Amino acid sequence: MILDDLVAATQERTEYEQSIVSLADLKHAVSELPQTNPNDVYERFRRPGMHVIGEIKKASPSKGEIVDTLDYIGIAKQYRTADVTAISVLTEPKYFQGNISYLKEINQTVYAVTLRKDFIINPYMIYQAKDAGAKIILLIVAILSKEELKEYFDLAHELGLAVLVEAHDEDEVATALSIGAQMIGVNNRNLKDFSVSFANSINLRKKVPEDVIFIAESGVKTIEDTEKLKGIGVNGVLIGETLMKSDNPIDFIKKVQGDA
Ligand SMILES: O=P(O)(O)OC[C@@H](O)[C@@H](O)c1c[nH]c2ccccc12
Repeated sequence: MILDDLVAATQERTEYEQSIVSLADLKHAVSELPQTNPNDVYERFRRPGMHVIGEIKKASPSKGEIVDTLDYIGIAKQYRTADVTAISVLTEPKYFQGNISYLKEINQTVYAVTLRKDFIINPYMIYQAKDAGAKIILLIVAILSKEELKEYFDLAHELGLAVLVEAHDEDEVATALSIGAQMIGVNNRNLKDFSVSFANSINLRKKVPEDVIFIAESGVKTIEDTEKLKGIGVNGVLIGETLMKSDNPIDFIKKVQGDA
């Protein structure tokens, strides 16, 4: 199964990375960074309207290569111009051709709230996210025990990072809520067969209290899609491929936000 491969590859990668920069050194670097407050991020997403998280990714396991070359700075600037609520940057190298250096460089060049999109399975990766300047991390319920999920969620908050907790079904939503998640992302893509169905968001929206931010992830192709999601009360959408392939991502984002 793809998720197992991703976790195994991530484990191997972070072991290697820790042999280059130790956790102690990384913690030290992070301790010198300015403090941030995760509530600032949550508040942004609680503002009325349809929020867009624009994603930057070169490839994915379901689609293969999405773009030939990844002008991540140029794309980040466009997303910024469109006033996205956050920019999601894939940092997983093997299957998504991402890199944590893209995240870091974007944060040094473009004033934006960024999310580290990866398969976070240890504290080291959370410190890395902070070090790279991210304000949000993704935690995927399906790849963590409940104890790990809680531990990493609390660590992120301690470091001033907000958390988008990804859940795929009712049980995972219940787990996310039980650890106190304030922002839940429901993936419309089934990670077993890659099929996309908005039914997942539609069904699960009802299971998430109004005051918990609800983000619909994956498979958004058209304004009709986002209107439909808006109709069921989602607070935001996370869009990758469609924006990466769009000739005019700014215009598309504006339309989703309802500003154009
Ligand atoms: O490109 P799409 O279909 O718009 O999907 C974006 C995003 O939801 C997807 O990349 C994603 C959702 N959850 C993830 C977890 C890990 C990596 C990637 C993802």
